[in-house]
Amino acid sequence: MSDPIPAITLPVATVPVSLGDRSYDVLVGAGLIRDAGGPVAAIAGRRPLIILSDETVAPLYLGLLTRALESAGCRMMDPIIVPAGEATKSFHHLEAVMEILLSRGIERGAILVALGGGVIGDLGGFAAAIALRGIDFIQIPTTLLSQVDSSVGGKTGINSRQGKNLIGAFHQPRLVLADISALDSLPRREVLAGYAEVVKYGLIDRPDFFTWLEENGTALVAGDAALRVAAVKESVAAKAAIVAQDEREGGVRALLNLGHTFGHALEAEVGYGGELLHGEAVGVGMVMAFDLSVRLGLCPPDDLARMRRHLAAVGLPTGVAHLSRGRWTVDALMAHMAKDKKVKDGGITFILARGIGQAFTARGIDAEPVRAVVAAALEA
Ligand SMILES: NC(=O)c1ccc[n+]([C@@H]2O[C@H](COP(=O)([O-])OP(=O)(O)OC[C@H]3O[C@@H](n4cnc5c(N)ncnc54)[C@H](O)[C@@H]3O)[C@@H](O)[C@H]2O)c1
Ligand SMILES: O=C(O)C(=O)C[C@@H](O)[C@H](O)[C@H](O)COP(=O)(O)O
Ligand SMILES: [Zn+2]
Repeated sequence: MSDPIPAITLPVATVPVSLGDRSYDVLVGAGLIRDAGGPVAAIAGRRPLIILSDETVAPLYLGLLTRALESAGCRMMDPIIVPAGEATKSFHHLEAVMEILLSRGIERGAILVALGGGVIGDLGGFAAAIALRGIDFIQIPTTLLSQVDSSVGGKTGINSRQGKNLIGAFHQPRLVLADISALDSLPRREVLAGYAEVVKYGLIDRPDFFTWLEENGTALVAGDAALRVAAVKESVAAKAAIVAQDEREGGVRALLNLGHTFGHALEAEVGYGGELLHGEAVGVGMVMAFDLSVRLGLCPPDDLARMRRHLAAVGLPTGVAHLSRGRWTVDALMAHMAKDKKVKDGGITFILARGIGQAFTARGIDAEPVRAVVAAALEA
């Protein structure tokens, strides 16, 4: 079978994540899985590598990556392959991965290589965080979402019946290789879901980037490689700048949760079976956060209209009426939001906006406008 990596030549960008002795580089470019040997071997040397991947990604890229690493002299253990999809971020699959790692007698020098989307990065990163109380891991993200967001910053974890990502650890990777060539095999719906997290950076604090996305988003989603490199690079730089200030979300990092207080509640309500992808939920959640900001008199209605227009223009949902079909209640979604990790002294923390590129954190918001926003999203 021929390799699915086309021969495009684009410069590789390096974005540093500056965290003292936990600093690492994110390399962004085309063909980085094929060329992974050098950068991975520079970290691993002769330490054993175990690739974790899923049943969709492994047939596409596991052979290519394994050959690249073996050619560079890396010591490869047998890979671990788990089912694809959000439901794999569970205790059940974490246990399975841990038992395989331990049954193989791994030592603390072993390095886990997460090859896949955010599910594999979050699950693999968490397994690495707790195996023998912590082994190194490397992220090789293969979805747009994981390249622009989940592979960077060290949030790892699994879901609980009580909600998204409620069990986890901060554990930074040693290296991230974002190969935009891998996005060529990604279904359009998954590209769009990742694009929502790209838009997030513009909405948080990069208004010029948002304007750039308005001009280039459609071509980027359609597959333009140079635009994808530019957007991944800018997104990673935006995230790295925030994470470097606040690794463990004591303050400014909460801005990266724009759209997530609402979005995670929607995901928990619909379940983790793929009806609503994380990025789709975040897109709807960002509309809800801007809607709330407008209702509170904090944000010009034109900015809400503009961001909603852009999400819709690329093809993202901006409400959940098509999923809810009258089944979901405002009370149920409010109950999910009450379990958000940003709850403090029983009060929900919201990420609101004074406009595009002007997000901020707010507490003590009355329930009534929040309920009105949720009710509106269930009808939109
Ligand atoms: N840790 C963080 O900071 C962070 C940030 C954002 C999101 N997340 C988490 O990330 C998860 C979502 O990640 P995701 O959107 O990457 O989902 P995912 O990992 O489920 O990948 C989406 C689908 O695409 C398939 N796939 C992956 N790469 C492919 C490729 N190159 N070609 C074809 N198919 C491919 C996967 O098998 C899967 O079916 C959520 O659990 C979310 O909570 C974490
Ligand atoms: O890195 C962060 O910080 C983020 O909030 C990025 C989010 O896109 C991501 O979905 C994250 O997993 C959400 O974090 P959580 O703490 O709300 O689970
Ligand atoms: Zn997210």
